[in-house]
Amino acid sequence: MSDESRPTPAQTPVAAVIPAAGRGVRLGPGAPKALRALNGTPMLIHAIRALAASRHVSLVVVVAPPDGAAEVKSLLDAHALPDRTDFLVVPGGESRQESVRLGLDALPPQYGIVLVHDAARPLVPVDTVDAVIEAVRDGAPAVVPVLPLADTVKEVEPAAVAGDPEAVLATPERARLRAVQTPQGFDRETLVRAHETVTENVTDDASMVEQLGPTVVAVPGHEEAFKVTRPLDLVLAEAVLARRRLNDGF
Ligand SMILES: Nc1ccn([C@@H]2O[C@H](COP(=O)(O)OP(=O)(O)OP(=O)(O)O)[C@@H](O)[C@H]2O)c(=O)n1
Ligand SMILES: C[C@](O)(CO)[C@H](O)COP(=O)(O)O
Repeated sequence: MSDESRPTPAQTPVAAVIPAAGRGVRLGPGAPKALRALNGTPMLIHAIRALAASRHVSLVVVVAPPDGAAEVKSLLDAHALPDRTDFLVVPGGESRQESVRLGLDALPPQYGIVLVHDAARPLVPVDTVDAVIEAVRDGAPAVVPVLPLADTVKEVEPAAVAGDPEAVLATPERARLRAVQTPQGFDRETLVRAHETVTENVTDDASMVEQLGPTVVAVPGHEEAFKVTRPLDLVLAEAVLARRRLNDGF
């Protein structure tokens, strides 16, 4: 592409990839986590609406459970979603990393900025989504929303058997630690290169970029962008939705 025809950062189209192919083992038995209901609506639909609430996001690629793409397509058809957003559904893989890569493979060429957002973080506020996009548009190759930690953290020698006592090795300085959330935002070329280069299994995309070298930028995250991981998180998510409904006055 010549420099004249290349879009400026403010014009670069933004796509979101939503990995939703996990089982949700820590949540307990049942349907794949992303398809479980929060106040009657699948978690995945909440997550899609949260990303599509940003006027900058024009495509959402949903990475469905490997044998669940048809079910996810039906869900999308059955729920109201913004008209200005396009949707694609692709089957996912064995790990989160593989699922994200399969989502990236499906992206049309014009999308120069990519957000990766866990379906398991269904309640992220639109201001957090937009803050991540803005930081990428300002030139950061990779951006993560983060929160300071509420607890003091200990480094331990992991026990051979879960639940056994463990020796404490160190207490990292809490002021320098952050808990990382999604959506994580990327210059597309940087993210694709990270997925092509890093072969070890990691839990988030930004850590792959860290391994390549470019500086990852952290912006303030939000308490409501928490990940639904364990059963108590479902209770919290439904309480947040109930409070939002009260605040919205219906
Ligand atoms: N093979 C996988 C594994 C995870 N994910 C997605 O990655 C996000 C974050 O993963 P996590 O919360 O750890 O979900 P699960 O892997 O489903 O949870 P668990 O480890 O409890 O099974 C979720 O939206 C999940 O659907 C995915 O798309 N493909
Ligand atoms: C990407 C992520 O949401 C960052 O917090 C998270 O690492 C993915 O899930 P996991 O629970 O760590 O497997």
